[in-house]
Amino acid sequence: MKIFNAEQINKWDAATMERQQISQTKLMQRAGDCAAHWLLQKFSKDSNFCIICGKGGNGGDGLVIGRHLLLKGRTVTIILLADPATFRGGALDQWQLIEKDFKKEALQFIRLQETIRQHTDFTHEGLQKLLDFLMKSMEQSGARIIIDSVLGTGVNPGASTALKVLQDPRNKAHLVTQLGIQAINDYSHGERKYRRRKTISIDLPSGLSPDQLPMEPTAAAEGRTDALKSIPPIIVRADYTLSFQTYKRSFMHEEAAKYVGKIKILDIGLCPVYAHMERTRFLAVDLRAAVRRYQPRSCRPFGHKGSFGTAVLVGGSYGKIGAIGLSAMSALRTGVGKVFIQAPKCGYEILQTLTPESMFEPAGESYVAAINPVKNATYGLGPGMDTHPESASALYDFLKNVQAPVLLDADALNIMATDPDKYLTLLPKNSILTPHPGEFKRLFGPSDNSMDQVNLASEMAQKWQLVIVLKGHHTAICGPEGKINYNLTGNAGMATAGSGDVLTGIITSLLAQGVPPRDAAILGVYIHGLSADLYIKKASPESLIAEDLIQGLQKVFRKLVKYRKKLHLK
Ligand SMILES: NC(=O)C1=CN([C@@H]2O[C@H](COP(=O)(O)OP(=O)(O)OC[C@H]3O[C@@H](n4cnc5c(N)ncnc54)[C@H](OP(=O)(O)O)[C@@H]3O)[C@@H](O)[C@H]2O)[C@@H](O)CC1
Ligand SMILES: [K+]
Repeated sequence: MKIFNAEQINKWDAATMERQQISQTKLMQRAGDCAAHWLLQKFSKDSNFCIICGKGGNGGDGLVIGRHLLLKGRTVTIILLADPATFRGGALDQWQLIEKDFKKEALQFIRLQETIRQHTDFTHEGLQKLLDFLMKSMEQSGARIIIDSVLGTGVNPGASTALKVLQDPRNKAHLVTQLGIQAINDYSHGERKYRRRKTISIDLPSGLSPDQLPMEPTAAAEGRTDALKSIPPIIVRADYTLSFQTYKRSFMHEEAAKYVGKIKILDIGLCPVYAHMERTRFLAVDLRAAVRRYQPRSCRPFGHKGSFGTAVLVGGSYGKIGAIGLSAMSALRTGVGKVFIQAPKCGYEILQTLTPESMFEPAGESYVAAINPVKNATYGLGPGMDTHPESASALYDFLKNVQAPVLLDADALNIMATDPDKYLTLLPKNSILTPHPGEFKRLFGPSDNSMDQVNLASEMAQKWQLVIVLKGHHTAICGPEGKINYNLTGNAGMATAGSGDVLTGIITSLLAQGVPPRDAAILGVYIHGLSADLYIKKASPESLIAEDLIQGLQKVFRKLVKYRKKLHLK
């Protein structure tokens, strides 16, 4: 699934209107109706809604939602943060529609205009009164469900810091918008007794940029008045975000994800041709993307074990032998024909017992001291390897002669970090690195935030012509051509010892079976996470251990096969 920036989303909307010959009002109607439909299914009949609307397209969506819910007989209060006279495009049309259909007795409208007019000086006291008024209005609505329709993709994050010049009427309007956001957060999360209240953000949490991470509190606090007391930056903290058509890039990063809550993607029928034609570097790996990269074993019924590749897993050291065993077992469960383990002799009995299907080749006494060539094999190196100088020189000698892409993980990356350029220049094109953020930092240096780190990973992947798998909640797979694929599967249970070793085995196995390197990384990361997701459906994240991820692969492949059939893929 492609991820577009704010400008592209705008163009996508415009392309949809042009191709489908519909007005902005009609498209807004469709978006709002989809959101309302989700709300009606999610929340019980007696739920009481309060919708906070801004003056742009997002506010317009809120008005559509309000009208839809009212037509279904729900209790709705709508708070308008701006004068309807200033509404733009489809929002104005929606306002006129709702005003026509519902008289005062059916609908609670709260216009802030009068209250704002009384506080044109925008002093601290005035703003505080405005905030109190907003809170009181929300309390009076008695709503348990708060719909955040204040700001959408038209947000200009830079504007938040420009609030110093309060004489500018546009800044005053922004300040009111931000009070609205603060009121939503106070109402939903302020006190313990309010915990049952739920905030649903339409398209994205108001105040969050679709493309950038929230500013650091110190920078964002500049120019704020005392009344804006919540910890800057002021962004709605949603329980759910109903994002139209696709994900926003910021959702993939921890610094923004805390505002987003659970994400639901709503298909509002935006033009598929635009999505197909428009180029983007950013993509989300969903089930469809994974399945398209997967060739089931049943497609090659005449294959023998030689047809499905040979994986060589190199690693393990005294006290860390299990790591390479986990990689080997994962490689086998991912379908590779043959597995060799090259590990120190001290692990011989353990590994032969743990995985009798694998072949053992001694690579040293208590740590890896030599890496042997195996014909037509694909190498995955690093789990449990240790960074002993002899292991480092074994790795260096091996890389000097290797021709085909290899996978490097864990201690192989730590060895490389001692002299990155020396090792990076040796790597065959399209080799795969699988660092976690700490390993990445040791190898390529620090970054200010997680988005900058992914950007740096992409830069390095292009520079060195590699696939860099930067592990995280949404692991980013950065390809040599500049694409960044964010993975959507996985959960907190995966933060457990050995989880990375399993990923090494899975990707090496796919690579050995002939899956192209970038695809092997994308598919491997997806199924690794899916295995964890299937596990916690029946158990719990706390109890998940790396072995469960290997066991879970059985069900993972069944799911992929099933979905392939659904897509009619040959
Ligand atoms: N396009 C379509 O056809 C469809 C769009 N759809 C919906 O529209 C949304 C996009 O609509 P949009 O472009 O009107 O932007 P949106 O975020 O609602 O409002 C912008 C307003 O916010 C203000 N403002 C900006 N920055 C600010 C700040 N930092 N702090 C405070 N205020 C700030 C800015 O004020 P200005 O600076 O211009 O005075 C402007 O008035 C999209 O997310 C989706 O929900 C769907 O219905 C599908 C069809
Ligand atoms: K919103």
